[in-house]
Amino acid sequence: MSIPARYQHILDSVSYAVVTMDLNCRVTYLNERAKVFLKGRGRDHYRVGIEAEAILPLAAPQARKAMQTEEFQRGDGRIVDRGDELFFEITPLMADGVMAGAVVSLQRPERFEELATKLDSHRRLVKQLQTIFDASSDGIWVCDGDGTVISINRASEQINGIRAESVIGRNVDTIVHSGMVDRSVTLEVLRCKEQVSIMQHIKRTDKELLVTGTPAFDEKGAINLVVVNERDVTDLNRLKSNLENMTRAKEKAQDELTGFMMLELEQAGIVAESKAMRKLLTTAVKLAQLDASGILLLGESGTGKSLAAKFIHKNSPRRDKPFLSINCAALPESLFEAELFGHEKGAFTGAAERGKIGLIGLAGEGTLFLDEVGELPLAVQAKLLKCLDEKEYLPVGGRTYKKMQCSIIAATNRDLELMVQKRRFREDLFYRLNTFALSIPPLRERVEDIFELASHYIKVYNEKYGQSKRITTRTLDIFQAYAFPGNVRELVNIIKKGVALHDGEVLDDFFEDALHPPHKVSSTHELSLNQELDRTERMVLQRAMTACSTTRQMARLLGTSQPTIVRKLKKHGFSLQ
Ligand SMILES: Nc1ncnc2c1ncn2[C@@H]1O[C@H](COP(=O)(O)OP(=O)(O)OP(=O)(O)O)[C@@H](O)[C@H]1O
Repeated sequence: MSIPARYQHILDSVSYAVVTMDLNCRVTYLNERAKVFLKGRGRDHYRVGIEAEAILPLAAPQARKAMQTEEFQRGDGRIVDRGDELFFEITPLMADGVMAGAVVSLQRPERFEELATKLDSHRRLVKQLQTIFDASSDGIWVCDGDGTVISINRASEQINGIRAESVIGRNVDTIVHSGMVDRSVTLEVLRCKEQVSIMQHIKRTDKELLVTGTPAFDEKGAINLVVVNERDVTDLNRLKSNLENMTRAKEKAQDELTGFMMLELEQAGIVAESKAMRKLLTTAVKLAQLDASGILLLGESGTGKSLAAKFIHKNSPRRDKPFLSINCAALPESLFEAELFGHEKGAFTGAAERGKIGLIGLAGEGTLFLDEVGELPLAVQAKLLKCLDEKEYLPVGGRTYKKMQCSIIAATNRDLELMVQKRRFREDLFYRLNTFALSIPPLRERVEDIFELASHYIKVYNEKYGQSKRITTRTLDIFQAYAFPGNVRELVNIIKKGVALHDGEVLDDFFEDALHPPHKVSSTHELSLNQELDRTERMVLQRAMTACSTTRQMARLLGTSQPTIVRKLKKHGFSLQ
């Protein structure tokens, strides 16, 4: 059987060598590639009509045998084998449904290997992609550019509670209409031609999904794929709401804690309405419960440092032990050491016969509050530091060291850091005392506290003096406008005076006069400079007396010495109660 010439050029163009034979195994055709192959292998005696075995010693006998089989005669058979250098494939040659011979196609093994390798890596890639597709814990849908589902992965089957077969080949539009999902991100992506994310509720599984659809475009810019990623956020939402519940529970606990603390504060007679004070006292309680050492209370005179120190002691594990307080500004330098550390009998002239236990010893396992610690003499600072470091001290004139067991809380209204810079306070002691600094704001910066303190102390002094005095909002306005240089102490003292001395039941006028004294200057009777100075001095002293209870406090408030204050009070005939 010959091959029509019009097909020969096709067969000559293929990369395979093709040799055909008739039923007697005689060569009927060789394409150009076959001739090149045979020539290259020294078999250039090829020609149509010769025995196929002469040029194809391995393939031809197999073809001869194969043509005897029923399979080949039906046109179904196929033999693939390998010669020395070539792979060959034998298939039946059919003409009008009848076997007319066989076709042997030959190929170099490298070419097969090349194809096989390509096929292999292609298979591996497909397998990898399939594994990734199925292993993803997110659901994945792939749709074509018309919205027809091409595939969905296992996670998506589970999340949606469906079988892949029920959706593959269907359009998402019909899936939405069937009620399987409430909306489709694919339709949105096809409409907007960009990535879209939506929240989806799956009725069947009662799941909340965060669904993102991403379009893929062909070279012409048309969408040819939509890849949809479904993330199950049901658990995430549950976690979120658990977290919110926990936060709410924590806030409630915090409120209860604050409530508990408010009770503590009430019992300690402490008013703390402002956020700043509540925060400060919460920290104070924490430090107290930890029995922390190195608490330094900072704040202007009269802000409540001593009160805070007592509060810390009362909340510490030392609450049942003594709380002792020493005002470092009140003691002469010569007596300070003995007062603090105690002395042995006859340690110095004037020392008690039997000796004396110092405050550190008296405080035992309790708390010693060093008020006005900035006034501590430098010599005593060195000894106190040693005592704090080594937890033992030597009483004045003593030979044996004693154990220090008490905790120290210090307070000051001075700028200790500045004092350190000016070498008036030891740097090492400053750091020793200042591990936890608690700064109490001045009263003028906490208006809420002013109102609360005012009503608290009016109640206290009404009870104490058997009165029923009261104030109106006018007083609150007066208080709010006033700077309270003496802080809470000034407020307490003025209320005490008002309740005790004012005649009327309403105290507004009293406070107005006390805090805004009239500045009357008679025009007919001009005052001399000295008279005017005296008048102002009296006014300043009166106001300081309201704020302070000792001449030392007044001296500090007015920035002068205590003897000057004593002299001036005497000059004006004033006395501090
Ligand atoms: N938050 C408060 N609640 C109730 N009373 C307070 C409060 N703060 C201070 N006080 C009262 O104000 C007065 C002065 O307080 P405290 O002696 O503690 O101040 P301080 O800062 O230690 O003063 P100083 O620096 O002059 O020693 C006291 O009578 C105290 O009870």
